Amino acid sequence: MRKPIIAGNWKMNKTRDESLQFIYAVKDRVASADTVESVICAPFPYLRCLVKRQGASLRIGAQNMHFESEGAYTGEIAPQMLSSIGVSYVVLGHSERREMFNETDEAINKKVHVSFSNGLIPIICVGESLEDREAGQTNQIVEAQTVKALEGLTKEQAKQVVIAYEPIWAIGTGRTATAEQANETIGYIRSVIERLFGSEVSEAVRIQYGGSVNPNNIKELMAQEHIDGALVGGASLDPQSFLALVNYQ
Ligand SMILES: O=C[C@H](O)COP(=O)(O)O
Repeated sequence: MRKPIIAGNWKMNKTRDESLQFIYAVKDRVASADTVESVICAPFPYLRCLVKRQGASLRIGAQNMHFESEGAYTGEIAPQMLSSIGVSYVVLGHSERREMFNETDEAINKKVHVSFSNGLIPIICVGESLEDREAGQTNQIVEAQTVKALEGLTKEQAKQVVIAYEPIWAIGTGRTATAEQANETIGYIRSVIERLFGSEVSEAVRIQYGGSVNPNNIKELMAQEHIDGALVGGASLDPQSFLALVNYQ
């Protein structure tokens, strides 16, 4: 039985005061960590103050990092900087980073490896564009992204990875993939992982859906066989909405 993981991705939103108001509003009201993992992926400047106030059942994630441990990379954040302040998760390969910051599959794979050497759990995003979907290329795109992201991992590492299937056309558009569409593609990603690492890993790995998830559609999505959680942008910004998502059961 895979434990659901619901993660909010704040993207480039909120002031420090707003992030503190949020954490005080939710930290003691999120679902028990025994039943659901609740995660907030916040902008870098707020990570430490959120970790200090995360409480028993909430965990904090970053939205990106560099793959090198240190060096002359002006403006970048190293993996051990995140682990040294108590961050638990890191979102890697979000489509916004792939599109706007030229993030490649190779760089994402390096980041996945250094996540593990630094005690961070990667949330790896994959997903197709509308053009890809209309051309019938969805499976090929998510397969190529998944294969490259997981290249070189041990079975033990692969089991711990979280994958977020986010069709680009459903992000921030209000146009959610239907629960069946999401389940079908996530089932396909699981079959790719089975081919790569065997059924013990594919049955253990958690795969989220992301793209216009909100308190009204979370239940239907989570009822699908292969959907183990959600990566939520817009609807994770409001404390009440985030609480409704993590307490969907
Ligand atoms: O990382 C989250 C996704 O990009 C989904 O964003 P959204 O929930 O605002 O559509």
